[in-house]
Amino acid sequence: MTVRIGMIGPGGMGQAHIDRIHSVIAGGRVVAVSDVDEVRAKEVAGRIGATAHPDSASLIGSDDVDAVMICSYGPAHEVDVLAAIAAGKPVFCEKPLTPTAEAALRIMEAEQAGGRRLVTVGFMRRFDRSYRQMKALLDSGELGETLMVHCAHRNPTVPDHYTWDMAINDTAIHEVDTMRWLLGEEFVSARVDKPKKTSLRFEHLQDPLVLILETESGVRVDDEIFVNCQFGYDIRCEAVAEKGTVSLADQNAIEVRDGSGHRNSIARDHNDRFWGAFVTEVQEWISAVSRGEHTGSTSWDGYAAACVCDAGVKALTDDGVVKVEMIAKPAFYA
Ligand SMILES: NC(=O)c1ccc[n+]([C@@H]2O[C@H](COP(=O)([O-])OP(=O)(O)OC[C@H]3O[C@@H](n4cnc5c(N)ncnc54)[C@H](O)[C@@H]3O)[C@@H](O)[C@H]2O)c1
Ligand SMILES: O[C@H]1[C@H](O)[C@@H](O)[C@H](O)[C@@H](O)[C@H]1O
Repeated sequence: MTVRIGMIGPGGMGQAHIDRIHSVIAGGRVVAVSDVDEVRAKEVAGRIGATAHPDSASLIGSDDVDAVMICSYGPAHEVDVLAAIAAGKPVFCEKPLTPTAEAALRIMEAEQAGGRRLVTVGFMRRFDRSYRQMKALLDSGELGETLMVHCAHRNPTVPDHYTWDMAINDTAIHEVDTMRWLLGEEFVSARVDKPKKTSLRFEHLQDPLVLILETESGVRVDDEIFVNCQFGYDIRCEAVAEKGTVSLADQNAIEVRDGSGHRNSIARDHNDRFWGAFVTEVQEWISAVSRGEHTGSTSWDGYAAACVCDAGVKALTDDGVVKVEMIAKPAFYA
């Protein structure tokens, strides 16, 4: 069976997903697209031989669409995820599920009322080979208990529409989810350190910043967020355990030695750095949909990450340590 996918918001991320679905991923085809930018929807639809819908409601309700992918921007996700749940269709929603926990809670409630897990959140780092190897080693217990994790998330630059809170709920959310998964526990508090700001980008951003999180068992995670670092898409992670440390290695495939020296390349963006993770993530989702199963991060993961980000955003405006507020995990997501 070919899963017929409706794509909402085929911008940068959406078109990258379309390209991999149509080139290297098996079992799926994007047959419908919609976008608030109708010109873009028509252009993408024409290029891939899909139907352009005037709005997301028409796409989600179409009998030609088996499953929905949402790649619009964060604040627009909730309404379309709820519509997909109401239509009983599996939905892959790019991160963040929603920019606030309150909105994610509404999604969880609707999904539970429907009685079936339909929502997968696009937290692709869980599918990255190097993070998976790091998790396998930590889970083996060989290094003892994990005590601290040092992360860095650097982007060359961000667009004009990137708002101050996105440093937490759009960027740091990757580490929030990956660390919940890596450590297998929830965060209980957040704090933000605000170093000297870069002069090379927008005044309204606190850039860089360091988000400091603590888990239930006391593991301390620090996450440097520097979204205008100029030089590349640089993702770092080092876990410090009782008997050793494990870090992500440099991700480049080749090294060059010549008259100018010894060097390797630095990834430019998420597609470059996490290409393999995206392919595995979307392939597993399409395969699961065709079997009538759920895979990947759940609405609970989207909600839990949003709760931590809400605390992080509050810590960015009010100084000090902010408690993470979270409901108990419903049995539906156990
Ligand atoms: N996993 C990752 O590493 C990763 C990387 C980039 C983006 N993302 C996520 O993907 C999503 C899209 O990001 P992007 O970089 O592709 O942005 P983008 O601006 O390139 O594309 C967004 C598209 O959505 C459309 N859109 C906006 N509101 C809409 C609405 N209400 N209904 C339909 N279409 C709408 C826009 O017109 C645009 O075509 C965001 O949620 C972002 O956080 C994830
Ligand atoms: O939406 C993007 C995307 O999630 C990238 O992976 C991240 O590095 C950026 O900071 C964020 O703005």
